[in-house]
Amino acid sequence: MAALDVVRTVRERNAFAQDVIAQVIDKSTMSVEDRAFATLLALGTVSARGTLDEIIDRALDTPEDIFRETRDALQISTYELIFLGKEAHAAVDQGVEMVKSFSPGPAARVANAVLHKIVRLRIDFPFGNPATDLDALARTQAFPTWMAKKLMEEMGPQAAIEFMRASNEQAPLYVAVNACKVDDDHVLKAFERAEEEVQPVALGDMNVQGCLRVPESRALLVPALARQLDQGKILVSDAAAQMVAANVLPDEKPESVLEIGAGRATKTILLQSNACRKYGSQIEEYVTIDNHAYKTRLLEKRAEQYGVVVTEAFTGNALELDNIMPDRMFSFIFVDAPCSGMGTLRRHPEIRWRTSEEDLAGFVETQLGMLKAAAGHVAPGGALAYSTCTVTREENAGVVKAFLESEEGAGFTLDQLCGRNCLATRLAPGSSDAHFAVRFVRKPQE
Ligand SMILES: C[S@@+](CC[C@H](N)C(=O)[O-])C[C@H]1O[C@@H](n2cnc3c(N)ncnc32)[C@H](O)[C@@H]1O
Repeated sequence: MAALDVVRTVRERNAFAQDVIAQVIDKSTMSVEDRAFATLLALGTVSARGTLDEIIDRALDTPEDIFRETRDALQISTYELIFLGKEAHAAVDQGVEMVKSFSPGPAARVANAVLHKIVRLRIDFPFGNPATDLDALARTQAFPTWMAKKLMEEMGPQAAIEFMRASNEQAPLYVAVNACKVDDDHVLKAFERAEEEVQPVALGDMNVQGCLRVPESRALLVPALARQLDQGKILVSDAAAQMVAANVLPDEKPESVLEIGAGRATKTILLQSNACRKYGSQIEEYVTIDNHAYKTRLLEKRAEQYGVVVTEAFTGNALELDNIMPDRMFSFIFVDAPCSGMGTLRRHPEIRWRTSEEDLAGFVETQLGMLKAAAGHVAPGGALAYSTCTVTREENAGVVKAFLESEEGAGFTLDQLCGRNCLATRLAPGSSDAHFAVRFVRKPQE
C-alpha cells in the first residue's frame, strides 16, 4: 500500500518520486525489509510507467474509462508481473486487494479481469523482436522509444542497452565528507565505531577524495551515523557530482565565486568542502542564484547546517544576470545547468516519461543562455565551468561548441580538467550516475 501511495502522489502532484518516498516510506514504521521492497516497487513502477500503461491499455477495451486510482494499482501489479516475474495468482490477488482498499465495487472486478488478461499477455511481452524492432527493445527496458532511439544513435547499440539496463538498477549510496567541518578520519572512525562498512571511491582512474560508498543504506539510520548527517558532517550525494566538484575548481583559490543554478545547495556544499581540501579554507565571497525561491530558502538553511559560507543567495533568472548584478565580476563562475537529467534516471525515475524529445531544445537554449549571460561576469583570467547530469550530445559537447563559437564565448578557451577536455562519468551498474563537466578560461587581456 505504501508503494501505491507513492505512485499516486507522484502522479497527482507531479512530484519527484524520491521526495515522496522520503515522506511516505522512509518515515513509516515498516520494517527495514518492507521499506526496501516498497521503495523498489515504487521506483520501478514510476520508471516503467509508460510501458506499463501500454500493457494495461492492451488489456482494456476502452482504456480511457478506467479511473486514475485504479490504473495506479494496476501499474504496480503489472510491474510485478512483467518486470519482477511475480507469480500470477499473487500479483492478481494483491492488485485486486489494492483496488478494493479505495473502491470495493466494480473497479475491483475490472482490476481482476484486466490483471488476468495481462497474465495471458505476459507470454508475448515485449510484443515484437527486440533485435529488429526498436519499440520492442524499448519496452524490454521500460524506456520511451524516442529515448531508446537517441541512446542507440549516440552511443551505439551495446552501450545504449547497457546504459538502459543500468538505469533500471538500484542506485548506490554515496556520502561526501564535509571538509568544512571534519576530516575524513573523523567520519571513517564513526562508521568503524558503528560497525558499518564504507568504501573509498574511484571513478575510472580517479580517486574521489572524501567520497565514501555505503553498501548498506540502513547504515545511515544508525543513530550515531544519522547524527553525522544532522550535524552536516556528511552529505548524501552521487559520486559523479562529488567528482565534478572535486575537479572544477581552478588551481589558484578564486577570490569570488558565483554559482548559477545552485538549487538546494548540494554542489555549494561540495564545492566549499573541496575548497577546504584544495586551498585550506572556504571561498570567502560565494554568491548563488537560482530561479526558485523555495530552493534558495533551502539552500540557506542547508548552508548553515553544513557550515558553508554563502555570502549572498539570489532568487532570479540567471539569463538576466546583467540586470540582477550589473558590472559585478567573479573570478570563478560555476554553471550547474538545468538539463534532461538522463544520467540520473535511477534516482529520478519520473524523468523518463515526463521529458519529451522536444524538451531537449529548450534545455539547450537555457544552458547556452546561462553560459552567455555568465561570460560577461567572469573577470579577465578567471574561469567558467559548465556541468550537467545528462548524456545527450546536444546538451554537453553541443553546448560547449556553440558557446565557444558565440560572440560571448569568443574570449574563452577550453581548459583541461585532469588532463582532458571534459569530465564525463559513465553510468554502469553499481557505479556513479553519468555527469559531464568542462571548464573554460577567460583570456587575461579580454
Ligand atoms: C541541475 S539543477 C542544480 C542542482 C544544484 N546545483 C544542486 O547541486 O543541488 C539546475 C538548477 O537550475 C535552476 N534553474 C533553471 N533555470 C534557471 C534560470 N533561468 N535561472 C536560474 N536558475 C535556473 C533550477 O531551479 C535548478 O535548481
